[in-house]
Order: sequence, then C-alpha cells, then structure tokens
Amino acid sequence: MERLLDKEIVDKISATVRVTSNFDPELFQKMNVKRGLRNEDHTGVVVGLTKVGDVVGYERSEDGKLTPIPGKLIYRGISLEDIVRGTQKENRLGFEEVVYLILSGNMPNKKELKEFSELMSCIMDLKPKIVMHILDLVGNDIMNYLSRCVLELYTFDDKPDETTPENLIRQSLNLVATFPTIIAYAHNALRHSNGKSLHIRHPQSNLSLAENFLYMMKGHHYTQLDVKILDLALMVHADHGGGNNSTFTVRVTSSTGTDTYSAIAAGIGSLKGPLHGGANLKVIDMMKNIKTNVKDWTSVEEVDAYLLKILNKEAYDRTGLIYGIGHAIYTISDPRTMLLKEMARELAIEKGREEEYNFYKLLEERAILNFMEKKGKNVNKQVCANVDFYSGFVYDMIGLPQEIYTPLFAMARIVGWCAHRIEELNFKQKRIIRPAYKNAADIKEYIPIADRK
Ligand SMILES: CC(=O)SCCNC(=O)CCNC(=O)[C@H](O)C(C)(C)COP(=O)(O)OP(=O)(O)OC[C@H]1O[C@@H](n2cnc3c(N)ncnc32)[C@H](O)[C@@H]1OP(=O)(O)O
Ligand SMILES: O=C([O-])CC(=O)C(=O)O
Repeated sequence: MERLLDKEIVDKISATVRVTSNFDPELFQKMNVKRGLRNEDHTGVVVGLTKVGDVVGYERSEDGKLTPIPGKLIYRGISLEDIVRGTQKENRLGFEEVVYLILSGNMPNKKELKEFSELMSCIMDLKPKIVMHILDLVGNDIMNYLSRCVLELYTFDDKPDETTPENLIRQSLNLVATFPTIIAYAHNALRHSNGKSLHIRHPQSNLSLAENFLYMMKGHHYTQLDVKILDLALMVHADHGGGNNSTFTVRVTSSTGTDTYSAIAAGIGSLKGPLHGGANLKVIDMMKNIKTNVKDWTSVEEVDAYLLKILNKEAYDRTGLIYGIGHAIYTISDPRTMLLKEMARELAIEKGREEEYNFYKLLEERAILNFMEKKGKNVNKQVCANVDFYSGFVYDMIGLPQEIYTPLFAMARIVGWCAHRIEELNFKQKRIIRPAYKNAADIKEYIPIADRK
C-alpha cells in the first residue's frame, strides 16, 4: 500500500517534469543560448586559458571558416605522438614521464625521472584502514567505489583544505600513485563478493605504476607486452585540455575553493557518463549487440543496414548514438585512437583475433560514412573514431575485466585533473566560474495554499 502511494506521487511529479523540462528548440537561437557551451559551428565557447594541454581538430581562417585537420594532442607544448614515439624508440615506459611533465610543466631529465618514478612506486601503498574500508564497500561499480574512496581520503589528510602549490602537489602525487591501488583493490573486493578468493598484494617499490597495477590485479600473471600496452593507454588518457567535461567539472568545482577530494570526486562522477569516459564500456556493449545482429562480419551491406538502424533509434540502446564515434573537437582523426588502433592490430595478430579487429575497423569506417550520409551533412559535423573506440578491445586482449575500463581512464586522467585544479587555483586573475541561464518560464502569482485547486 505504501509503495503504491509512493508510485502515485512519483508518477504525478514525473508527468509535470516531462512538460516543465521541455523547451521550444527555437528558443536557444532566439535567446542566443550556447547549448552545451558550444557555438553554432560545434566549436566550444572559450571560457579560460590553460598551459596544461591543447587539443586541436580544425583550423580557423581569418573569415571564421573552419577547416578540419588531423587531430593533435599536446601536453605542455609537446605532441603526445612525439612523446609516445620517443619512449617506444628507446624501448621504455612513459607514463611516469608524462605525469612529471603534466604536473610540473617540464620534461624530467634522466636523474629526475629516476627519482620521481621511485617516489611514485613508494607512495602507492594505502593506509591499512583505507584498505579495510575498500574491502567493506558495498556495490558493484568501481567508478562509484573510487569516488567514495577519494572522498574518504579527505579524512586521512592532515591538510585537506590547504590550497598552497606545495600542498596541492603533495595531494596530487598521492592521488596519482594511489588510484591504481584503490582500483585494483576495489576490483579484488568485487571479485571476492562474487565468490572468488581475495588477494591484496602490496605495490612493489621496484615496479612502475602500470606494472604495479597489473601485479596488484593479477599477481605475476602478466607479460611485459601487457605492461607496455597499459602504460601506453595511461599516457594517451592523461590529459585532454581544460574543456572536456570531467576536467571542466574539476575546474568549476575547484573555482569555489573547495578541497581536492571533493573536486576530484566530482570529476570521477563526470567521467563515468556514457558520453564521456563511460563510452569505453558502451562500445563493448554495443559491439556485443552488433556482433549478434550482423551475421557476416565482412558484409558492408549488412553492417550499413544495422548501423542505420542504430542511427534511426531502432536498434541497440535506441539513443541514436554510435558509441566511440564523434568528438567535440576532433574532426578527421583523434591521435589517441590512431595509437590505440595500432596496438589493437599488433595484439590481434598475436592473440589470433584478427577477424574481430577487422570487424572493428570495418565498423569504424562504415559508422563514419553512415553518420556523414544520414546526419553529418545536415548538421555540418565531421566525425571520427574517438579514444574510446578501440580501448576496450585492447584491454580485453590483455585480459583486463570490463568493470575497470572506465576506472583505467580515471587512473590516467587524475593527472590532468590535478594539473588543471592547480592552475585554476593559482592564477592570479581567478574568478569563481559562474555562467548564466536565461529564464524561459512564465512569471506566476503566488496563491495561498487555501485557494489552490
Ligand atoms: C573520452 C571522450 O569523452 S570521447 C567521447 C566519448 N563519447 C562517445 O563516444 C559517445 C558517442 N558520441 C557522442 O555522443 C558525441 O559525438 C560527443 C558527445 C562525443 C560529442 O558530441 P557533440 O560535440 O555534442 O556533438 P555535436 O553537437 O557537435 O553533434 C552534432 C550532432 O551529431 C550527433 N552525433 C554526434 N556524435 C554522434 C554519434 N556518435 N552517433 C550519432 N549521432 C552523433 C549529435 O547527437 C548531434 O545531433 P543533434 O544535433 O540532433 O543533437
Ligand atoms: O575532450 C573531450 O571532450 C573528451 C575527450 O576526448 C577526453 O576527455 O579525453
């Protein structure tokens, strides 16, 4: 009886919300509202300055016209591709170097990198009490575990609210170093709650962040190729300028002067969404759906027909979206996708999964073409595969479970979040971020309760 009453109230209020949260589409143009903080040509409204990173997907000529160009991602002035190629050529890992670069603004020399890497491995361990709390958490979503755990770290910090650069750097290094531990332990706890044995392995001071993560997850059951691939994934996800939704969330929250843990927990919440970092999970789920509905994985006709169904909201989750495709800035290509795709190809050959790789490749090509045919031309939007398109496939090939795909994104992006938070709090001309919403509701008179129908 009580539940029934609840339902009535909920249904009644939901019915009104359906009406009140609807806007005449023309109002946005009429009132000059930048929907999603985006200009008419899909570019983002400029809301700040940053020296952390840059994301380039087009060139703008003097007359304001946009020309799509191959995507570039720049960390502190240096191209990500050059950093990746540099470490690959020298046959070494690169995530620690990227962390140092993004947080400090400078590339470390050999000695600095060695000392920094040693420090990072040494501070990966969690306090026993936090470990016990992770084991005690209830739930099955590791992103949710992660944000709760980050909020809890506030209580274990002697200076949680202090925003001096020294304190922010101390907190940032601790967060970067402990995210892998929290995620691995949360995963182990989740496995345990599903009837498997519980392993809590302490991070080792002689291992890199990527290697320690694999060690804490799987013991010694990983290869150096797995380490290399995870390290690359961490490098490519580490930062994406100030405007991506989670980093902007961290900047918005930080601009109030709140503590590091509150701001980072907000960023984690943002990244979890299926339109942002959560898309790496959606891609896997969508691929499963496509694989069962497309019988011939080499048939362009069959693939096109199914993709059209997805775009027409007749298949998969009926949102009309093809996950892993499209980007707010990149047009012709996302440089991270190119690097991950290269890895996916190498791995697929090694693991005998070429048929699946070719299917991904075909879907990427046909999704772009079908989107452009059906929608892109009308809305003047060019799309490419984004970083989330191949990442899950790569993780799957190195034996990582799906529930940690989005947490892995957070494990890398914590670097960018911290760097942007520090920048937001330390530039002298800072202001609380506070945009405006135009009222679109009618003004009504207050009616005393006795006179209401
Ligand atoms: C790490 C990351 O966050 S990368 C992005 C991960 N997200 C995804 O892969 C989800 C699928 N992709 C998308 O939803 C979008 O491409 C986004 C969210 C990434 C970027 O979106 P926006 O910048 O808002 O795109 P934009 O507004 O310029 O798009 C124009 C139109 O194309 C549509 N569109 C964009 N991408 C797609 C897509 N993958 N499938 C179908 N339609 C799409 C938009 O819905 C929009 O249609 P509308 O005008 O009818 O609403
Ligand atoms: O820049 C964006 O909007 C999303 C993205 O690719 C990222 O955050 O890595």
